[in-house]
Amino acid sequence: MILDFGTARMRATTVAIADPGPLERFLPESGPGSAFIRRGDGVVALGEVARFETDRLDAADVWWDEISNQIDHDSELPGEFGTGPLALGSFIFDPDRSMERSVLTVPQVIIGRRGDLAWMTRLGDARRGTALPSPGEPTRRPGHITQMGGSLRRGEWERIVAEVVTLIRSGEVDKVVLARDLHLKADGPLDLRHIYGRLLETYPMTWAYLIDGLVGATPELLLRRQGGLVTSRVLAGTVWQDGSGAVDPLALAAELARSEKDMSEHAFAVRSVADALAPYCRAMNVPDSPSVLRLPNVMHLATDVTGVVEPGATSLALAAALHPSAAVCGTPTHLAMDIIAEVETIDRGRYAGPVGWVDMDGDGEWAIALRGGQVRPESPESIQLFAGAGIVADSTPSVEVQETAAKFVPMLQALGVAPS
Ligand SMILES: C=C(O[C@@H]1C=C(C(=O)O)C=C[C@H]1O)C(=O)O
Repeated sequence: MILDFGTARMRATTVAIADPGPLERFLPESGPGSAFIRRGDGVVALGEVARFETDRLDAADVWWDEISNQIDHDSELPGEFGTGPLALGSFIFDPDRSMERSVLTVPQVIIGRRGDLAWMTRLGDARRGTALPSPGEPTRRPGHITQMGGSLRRGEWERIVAEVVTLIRSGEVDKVVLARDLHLKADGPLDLRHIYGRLLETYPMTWAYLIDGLVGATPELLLRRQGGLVTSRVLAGTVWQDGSGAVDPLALAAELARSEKDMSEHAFAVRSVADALAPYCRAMNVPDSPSVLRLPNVMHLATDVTGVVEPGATSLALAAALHPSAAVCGTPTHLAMDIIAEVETIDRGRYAGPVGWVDMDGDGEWAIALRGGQVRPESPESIQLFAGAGIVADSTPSVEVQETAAKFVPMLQALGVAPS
């Protein structure tokens, strides 16, 4: 479905503003509001002037190109990365099999910050002037929350992991990322702004996203296109503290860097990103060995792949080329996707799909929607959390369950629930 402006052109105005304070405080309790923030920088988006419901990133790219050509933009900050009219989106992991829908929305008001620069963009209705919108109502912490368990019991999920390990050992496939879910129910509607605020506090180094009921804090950047440069932060290979927190973090990082299993899992992910980006890049830098990214709940092997991108490839086109990477799907891609659809038994919806924004120049940031959960309008008191782990030949099912448990921690903490 396309809702557009018809034949009328749309006006947009961008003004520099004084420090607006924490961006998330502008999120309304009800009505359209989305956010994409890291270390206090990013955007919060209010209202909606257009929405495109497609599951295809390449169709979204064409639609945004048409829509952005209908916008006359007056800006005090021309050429500044991320300023001006944007489309914010969140895309389905596997559009061929999901019952859920992707979303791409053009907000009416955007408040943004990058370093010392802060701005507001307003679309349409120039009479509203340059006054900032009022902050949203105070957030509500959830009342009592009941953990309803996952769609599969842990033992059942372990059996699926074991089956996939057998397939991998037989040489049919190299790597498959398997996910499981957890359902939680509060005694009243959840205030996603509260969950979002907690994630921003505890996981400032991640990209925290909130869009159409999907909320989370992901450490993985599918890509940033800024001017002629593209960067992708590839993560794969994970260690975590056991409950006691007794292991020295440096020893844990060293264990990860020495682990052949994690290194091979990581190599598949880096290769898939480098191969997908290569046709769009004039020059690329793919580091030979990963670094270790430390988060409060887990550590990952991380590689930042960078490239000089050919003109014309927008951030949405690049996201279309990169998704699904081996970090969230597997290798070879199509085979891994089929195996996931066959054995996983949950609908991932927008979990593990691209989430982010694109501007009128095609620049943008698209993260991978991990470490998050989905609230649906028909049951605003329920949330479904997702977490996955890369399975390779020497994976151990019980250890993969622990890895997914460690990945649920940020959302459980944000909900005020003790991890089980
Ligand atoms: C699939 C997830 O994470 C991905 C899988 C990882 C792994 O298997 O080591 C690490 C980071 C992510 O690329 C998730 O968080 O749900």
